[in-house]
Amino acid sequence: KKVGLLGIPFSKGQPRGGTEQGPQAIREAGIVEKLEQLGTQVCDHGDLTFDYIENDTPDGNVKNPRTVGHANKKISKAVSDIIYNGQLCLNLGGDHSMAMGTIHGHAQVEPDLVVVWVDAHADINTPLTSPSGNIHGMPLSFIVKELDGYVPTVKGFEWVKPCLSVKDLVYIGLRDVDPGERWIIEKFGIKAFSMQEVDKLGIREVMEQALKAIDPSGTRPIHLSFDVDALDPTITPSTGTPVHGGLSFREGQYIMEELANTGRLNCIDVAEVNPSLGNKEENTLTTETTLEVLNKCFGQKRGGGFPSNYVMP
Ligand SMILES: N/C(=N\O)NCCC[NH3+]
Ligand SMILES: [Mn+2]
Ligand SMILES: [Mn+2]
Repeated sequence: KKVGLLGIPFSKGQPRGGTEQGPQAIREAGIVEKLEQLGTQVCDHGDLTFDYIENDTPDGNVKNPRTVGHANKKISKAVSDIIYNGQLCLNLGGDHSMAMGTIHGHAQVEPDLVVVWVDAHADINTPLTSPSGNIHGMPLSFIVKELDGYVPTVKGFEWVKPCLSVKDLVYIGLRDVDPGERWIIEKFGIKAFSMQEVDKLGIREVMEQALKAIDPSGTRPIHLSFDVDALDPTITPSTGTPVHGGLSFREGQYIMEELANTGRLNCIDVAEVNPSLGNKEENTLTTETTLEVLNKCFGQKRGGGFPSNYVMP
């Protein structure tokens, strides 16, 4: 399958500038060359451009509502077009508010999709439970059908159609969950493998149970939303909300290898890379780790491999 690469240089879902430089940092780390080396054809759709709405005052406590709402409407359309054209959509962010648009867009073409959310955070606060009002901590609450009655209308989000059921969502890597989010996870029985479960069960068992929980038939399209802060901050330091005790480099690679093995990965978000945080060395470490984990989604094997036309000398 061809990969459709989409840059989403966006940062208004959170207060720290810099995630708008994420796409460029991941490109400069060689994502296109790496994918082509793996025999994957890449169609680079370039970076989206966003309008910054004038005096975008908060709606309730929700910050930059119109700017984030408009951006995600544009993201949704762009992702729909890429998926519609049969490409595997690889979205380079940008803060995690982008996932409202990427999942919404993917679901317009593949309504039967399931979501694997790899993150230290649940990102399912509603505008009323969010302690910060930063939309990158709320994207899922706007698109989950069962939360429709808990999410007030927010300026700029009138276009959003809830398109995901709680039973089609699974979390891996949680370790910083707000009270409102925990209430939602328990009330709706959302499958969640926090770092406690990762330690208790081991990543192999977590992946087996996670995929079985959301897609027992093994037939549904998968949307991976990967927040790089799911990984331990010692290996991805340049990110806005680092939390100690994250996934190891090996666990991160294993998650992607298992998702690749399904053959049903249709859309991938890479969120919260912030090159403006940390020094040059930390920047390089963050993007190189991200690439090494990500390339396992596209068939890179830790056991090695050779091109189909390889001739033994
Ligand atoms: N990285 C973040 N989400 O994944 N930050 C916001 C979440 C705070 N509850
Ligand atoms: Mn996130
Ligand atoms: Mn996070």
